[in-house]
Amino acid sequence: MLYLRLSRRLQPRTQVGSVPRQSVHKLASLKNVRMLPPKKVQSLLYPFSQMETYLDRSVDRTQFQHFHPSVEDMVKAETLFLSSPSHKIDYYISAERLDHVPALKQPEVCFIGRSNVGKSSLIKALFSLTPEVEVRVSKTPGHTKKMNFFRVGRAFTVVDMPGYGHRAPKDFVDMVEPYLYTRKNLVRTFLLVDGSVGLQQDDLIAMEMCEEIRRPYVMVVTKIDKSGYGTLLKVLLSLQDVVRTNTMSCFPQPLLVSSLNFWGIYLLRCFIAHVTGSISLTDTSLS
Ligand SMILES: Nc1nc2c(ncn2[C@@H]2O[C@H](COP(=O)(O)OP(=O)(O)OP(=O)(O)O)[C@@H](O)[C@H]2O)c(=O)[nH]1
Ligand SMILES: [Mg+2]
Repeated sequence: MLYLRLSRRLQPRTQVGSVPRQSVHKLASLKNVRMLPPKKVQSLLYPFSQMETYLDRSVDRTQFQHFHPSVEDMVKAETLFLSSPSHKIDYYISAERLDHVPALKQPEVCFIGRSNVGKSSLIKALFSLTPEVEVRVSKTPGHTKKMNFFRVGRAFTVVDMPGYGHRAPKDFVDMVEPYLYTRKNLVRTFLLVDGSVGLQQDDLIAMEMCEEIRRPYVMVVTKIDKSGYGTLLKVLLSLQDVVRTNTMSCFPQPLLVSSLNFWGIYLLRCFIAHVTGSISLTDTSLS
């Protein structure tokens, strides 16, 4: 039983994080984050660290920390998400079919997940240093209806996908599956799961599909600001179990994020910069 692995010290109602809304934009940049008290910096940069103390000693922490870059590496990665005349970040194209999208040389990463899980919001948070890049989010599930491509200079491309499940566009299967199977420059798929509800049947089907495709993918737990530590740890541990027992192509460490208050955004930027070969990490043992 998963509960048994949680420490008695766990306070189920403790919120993972609350940052006043008006100060959120300031958190887009590590420059401002580094001014905050060290404990806060630690949890913004490495969200798992704040939950670690609530885990029973018997739980192996290393599986949650495979990718644990230095702050300097995160600073390096951040510069890629800043638009400049020589490194332009912009919306490129929307497409309903893969054959409508030009082949691109630069590596690509894409974001998939159930409708409303927070795909577009996460991309918006990643690009928050370049607010002129418009990424549309909505409370209504099924909002993103096409594959939306964003170019990050000549470094890489980010693709926001329509969601599956409730109110998903009818042709999700015709649109997204062929992309995942055949897109040559796709280096990583990020499969998002809502941290406040955990893995759903549709997510398990999506994981099965990713396994069948046999391309590397990474689980991302979204909206971690919405639940207490108890719910979140339960979600995280059961996700870990599925990843460990049922997957071959999935990265063993789920990444935790909140697009609302920026938890984990810097780590994800660094992960993307790393997997697209856009930066070299100082610690090369990280993979
Ligand atoms: N509390 C909280 N809400 C979030 C977060 N991320 C997204 N949301 C909210 O979730 C809703 C859906 O967000 P979207 O980013 O549009 O979701 P999506 O996965 O792109 O949805 P589709 O395009 O319909 O597939 C919006 O109301 C967002 O404000 C988060 O980190 N925390
Ligand atoms: Mg969307």
